[in-house]
Amino acid sequence: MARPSPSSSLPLPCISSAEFAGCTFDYLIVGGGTAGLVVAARLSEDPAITVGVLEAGSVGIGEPGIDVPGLYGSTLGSKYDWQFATVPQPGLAGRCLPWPRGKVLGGTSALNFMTWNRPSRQDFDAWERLGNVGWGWDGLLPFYKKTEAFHHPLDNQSKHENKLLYDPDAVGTSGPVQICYATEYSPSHVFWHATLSSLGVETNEAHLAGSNVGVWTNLGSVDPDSLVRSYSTTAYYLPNASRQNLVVLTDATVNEVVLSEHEGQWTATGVRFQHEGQHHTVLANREVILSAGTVQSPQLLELSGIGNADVLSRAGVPVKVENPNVGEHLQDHIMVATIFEVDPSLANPDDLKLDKAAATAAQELYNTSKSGPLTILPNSVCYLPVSHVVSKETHESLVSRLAGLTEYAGNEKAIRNQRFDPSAKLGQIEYMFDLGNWNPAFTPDPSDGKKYATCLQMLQYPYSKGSIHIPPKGPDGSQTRVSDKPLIDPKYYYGPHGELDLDIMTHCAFFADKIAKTKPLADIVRRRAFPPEDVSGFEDLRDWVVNTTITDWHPVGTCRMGGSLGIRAGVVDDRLRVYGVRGLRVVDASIMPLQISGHLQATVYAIAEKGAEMILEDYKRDRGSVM
Ligand SMILES: Cc1cc2nc3c(=O)[nH]c(=O)nc-3n(C[C@H](O)[C@H](O)[C@H](O)COP(=O)(O)OP(=O)(O)OC[C@H]3O[C@@H](n4cnc5c(N)ncnc54)[C@H](O)[C@@H]3O)c2cc1C
Repeated sequence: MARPSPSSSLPLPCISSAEFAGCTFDYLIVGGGTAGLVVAARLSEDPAITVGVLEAGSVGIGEPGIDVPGLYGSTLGSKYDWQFATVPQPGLAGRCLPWPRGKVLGGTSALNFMTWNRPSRQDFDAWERLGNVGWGWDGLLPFYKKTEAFHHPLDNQSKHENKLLYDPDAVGTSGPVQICYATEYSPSHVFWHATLSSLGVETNEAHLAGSNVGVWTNLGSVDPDSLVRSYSTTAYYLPNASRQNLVVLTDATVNEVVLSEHEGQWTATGVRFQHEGQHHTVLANREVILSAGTVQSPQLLELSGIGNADVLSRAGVPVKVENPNVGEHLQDHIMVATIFEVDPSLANPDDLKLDKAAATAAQELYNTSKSGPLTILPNSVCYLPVSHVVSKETHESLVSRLAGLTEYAGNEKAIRNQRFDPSAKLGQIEYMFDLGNWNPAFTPDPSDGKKYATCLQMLQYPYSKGSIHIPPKGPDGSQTRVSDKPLIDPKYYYGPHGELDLDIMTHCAFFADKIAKTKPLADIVRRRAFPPEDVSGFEDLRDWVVNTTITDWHPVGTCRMGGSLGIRAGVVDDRLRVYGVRGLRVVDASIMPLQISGHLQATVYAIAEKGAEMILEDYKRDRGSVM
């Protein structure tokens, strides 16, 4: 494939959309996000393989809101965010939640909060028990290691004070994503381990090695030398941007996958896309790979005629491959943020939002010495079984309600029940503590001099499941298009499964209070500010949880692997091939069959590394059989 030479000033090659469409690639990747750029980089390691990537967003290289760790969150709602929202959620008193997703080269890895962690062994062994061969912990561990370059902390004093502990055998040291312990910590972190220890929670010295249960200090996807975010663009794309066989086109939105039919068999042969108002079709010799994420991979399948026949016919899309699982099985992490008033003398990240001079000084410090508040991420974490957090009677009553839920198919019910067994020792709930107010529903008076801290609480294995589907066609009768935002309905706290989630979250909120009121953390906490102290009974707290729960931005499952039930339970097989279509895979967060306990990005990178390896295995096998 002849390719125009890269421009000297831009990290992306100057290729026009017409030139891109004029190429026939071996592999076409839709979405240059977290997973998409991993697959692109790995496939193009072989110079004989040509790879094209279409990304709807622009390039954000050098953007401070992306690069500077302490500015996490500042790009939400910006041009780098798709700015999705859920449909009204009856379980949340009718509220619609904002659902940010990265619309930029690097996708959501450019927007996320850089937390880098892994779930427990049992989470992946559950995927394998569902019949997804090779997706157990032992199958994924090599890919976690392959993706990361872990940097050992050098400062012995910080290692000791901040408990920078890890199992050296569990981490990767030569992968593309740079991960490290922070050099500076929030003033509250020094109290974290001792406080949890007072509550009977042990420090987990090997939290990346197969169990995340316990208290530990978190890592970040940050380059320790430059102290800038390490994400899929800088880790996987930029080092390989000069490859002649890898072409990325940004600001290019894919409308649908082109499918052709021969004797009843559908094959993906390319995609239709738009760029600067021009419409094009580009062909793929071997495969189209959807890496558009949990919201948009199912959207593109549906727009291409793969999905639930009722959804497609309401949207005016002709049905090609019927599969009612497309867009279903949506599982998200939800979170509540309890706010405490704290000692105002402590350096607080809210200072940078309220005080322009403080923000300028912090920026100056970061620019000149890569130090100060803009290097700090929230790193005080703890994962616990619900049995550690609630009374024995409450636990028993939750377990008996769980036993009454019948919706799950195959092994899924047994797996979900076992997660609640105290002997399973799983991180069903995550707590995170940091200074600053994280609750969008809490709006204190900025002039009263009071300062706040947040105890976040995140449900790791939600029982409720929702869906993401394309909307029906418009009033003018025209077919639904890619620009029509998908209907995101996570069904938070809805129905018997959702109500169980709500009660778990409410019971667990009492423990957030306990954490903040236990010494030594209690020494910096003055009172609970939100919910106010007089919200003390279960029913009142439950109402507060309904009215303040937000997403933790971790949706999965909408193109999940079907395991031993195949198309009856999922969208892709365990080699990530879309059921019923040749030459089409999905590689991103949407393929996870069951939600995991942990933040998602490290796992998405590992999935993409594993997906790329499988694609290359198939490529080599086919070439071998031809030769
Ligand atoms: C605010 C926020 C904070 C988070 N914080 C953390 C954290 O601290 N730690 C952690 O582990 N995880 C975190 N996550 C989650 C994690 O970042 C995501 O789960 C992960 O990045 C998803 O990767 P993906 O490859 O599935 O999708 P994405 O990275 O979103 O990639 C999808 C790509 O496809 C592109 N695309 C979509 N549709 C089209 C189309 N039609 N045509 C062309 N391109 C298209 C998108 O623009 C995007 O670039 C956070 C998420 C959010 C939103």
